[in-house]
Formats: sequence, structure tokens, C-alpha cells
Amino acid sequence: MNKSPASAPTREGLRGDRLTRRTDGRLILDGVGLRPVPGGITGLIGPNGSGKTTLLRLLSGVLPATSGVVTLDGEPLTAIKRREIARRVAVVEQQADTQVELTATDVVRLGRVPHRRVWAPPTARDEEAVREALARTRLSDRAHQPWHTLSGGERQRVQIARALAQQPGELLLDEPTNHLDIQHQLELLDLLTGLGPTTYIALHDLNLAAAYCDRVVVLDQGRVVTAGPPGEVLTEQLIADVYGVRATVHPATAADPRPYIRFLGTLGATR
Ligand SMILES: Nc1ncnc2c1ncn2[C@@H]1O[C@H](COP(=O)(O)OP(=O)(O)OP(=O)(O)O)[C@@H](O)[C@H]1O
Repeated sequence: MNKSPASAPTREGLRGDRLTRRTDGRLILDGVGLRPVPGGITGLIGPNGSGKTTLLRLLSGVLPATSGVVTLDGEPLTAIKRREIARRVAVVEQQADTQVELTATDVVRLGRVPHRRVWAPPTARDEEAVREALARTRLSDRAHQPWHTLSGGERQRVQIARALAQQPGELLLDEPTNHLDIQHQLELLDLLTGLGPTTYIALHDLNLAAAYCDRVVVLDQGRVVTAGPPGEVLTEQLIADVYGVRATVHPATAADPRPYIRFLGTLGATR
């Protein structure tokens, strides 16, 4: 059968062009451009207040850009229905909380809501997606525990399970390793690797970014300073310029393609 390339679906994922966000007269994001790594992980890194969370909110459509455009598979986000975005884009925020009495499973089930008709009960497929997400985040034995009794790290993993149950094409995570011990940090990032969705992840830990991201975008004061593979971007000079910190970077090798950063101290007044 003759299948013309024009009929092939566009899978560009979430993309940002010249994104600017102004709040109360302050420029928080200034002309940010962002292109995804399809099926891969893009790390958003940068000092506190550099604009990572704001950028993720623009990408999820929660906040409007003051100027510039976010597109999902080539279509402006503003032209796509909220419910459709909810089906395709999953978000794990920094401090997700829930006020009502829910179990871990109830929270994960929320990930299926955009896939269901209003008021329709969960289908067998919904329940399977929930079970699988709990298993992948190693939470099966916490399934019936009330949310408010879970530890900080367990709550974080429940939020990630909710996002996985959503079976999204795009995944946005805001510092998801914050509450996790080292084992669960590594497990989470291993899980995200090769998961399927095109992922943007805000991360503070530069070594985790170096180890797990296909590409990193460095933000400083609302602007993109540089972007590219971690081995090219995370240099001693960049860390000095952006973070004001002295570091040695052990470069990537053929045997280990991940650069390793050792922090030596702040540059302080000598910067
Ligand atoms: N609603 C708002 N009103 C005023 N300023 C805001 C608002 N939201 C964010 N900002 C400011 O915008 C800047 C960027 O904030 P943002 O949370 O995006 O940074 P971040 O890189 O995620 O920071 P962190 O690493 O500390 O989480 C900060 O200086 C913040 O104070």
C-alpha cells in the first residue's frame, strides 16, 4: 500500500519556542526555546529560581506564556482541549498533596480519569494500568495504605505511579528525586530510562543529570545558557559561571559515557 509521508502522524512531543513569562512585571522566563528528545530524557538544570518549575508549568499548559508558543506534536497547546492534554501529558509536581482521605491506589487511579467517560466506573484495563504502575514503582504492598500515613518518599513514588498509570506520551517531572533515598533515586531514574514517554525532568543533582539525561538544558535567570549532551555541557567553566562553584569534571569515557562531577567549594567573592 502506498503510504505517503504526509499521512504519517507527527510525534514532535512538547516543544517550546521563544517562551517568555512575566509575572508582576518581573521577567521569569526570557525567550526560552526547547525541543524534546523523542522517547528520551531532557534534564532542566539551573540554580534556585532560574525558572525550571515555571518552564514545566508552561509546557503542561497550567500557566500561559506571556509570549512564545508551546506545541504538542506541532499543534499549539492553547488549541488543544484540556482533557486531551491531560490524556497525553502527565505531570509530577514538586509538592503534590491531597487533602481528602485516599489510599495509594485511589491516588494512582486518578491517573486514569482523563481516559474515562465522565462518571464511568474504572474498566479492567484501567485497573490493570493502576496495578502495573504500583508494581513498577514498588508500591504494591502499600496499595491500600492511606495517603496521609505514607512517608515523603512513598508519596513521591505514588505520584509517579499516578503519572505512569496515565500512560502518557509526554512526562514532566519537577525534582522527583527530592524526597527519595539514594536507592529509590536510582530506581526512579532507571525506571524513567527507556520508559517510553518523552520526558522533561527538573533536577538539582548534576551527577544524576549527567548519568540519566540524554540532553540537558541549563537555565540561569530565566534564560537558556546552553543545551546539549551532559558530557559536552557540564564543564568546570559552566559550573563556575552558573553556580559559582569550583568543581572538577571527570570526563565521559568510552567505557563510561557519564561525566562525573566533584564539587570543591564555592567561588564566593572571587567569582
Ligand atoms: N507567581 C509568582 N509571582 C512572583 N514571582 C514568581 C512567581 N512564580 C515564580 N516566581 C519567581 O520566578 C523565579 C523562577 O521560579 P521557579 O520556581 O520557576 O524557579 P526554579 O528554577 O524552579 O527554582 P527552584 O530550583 O528553587 O525550585 C523565582 O525567582 C520565583 O520567585
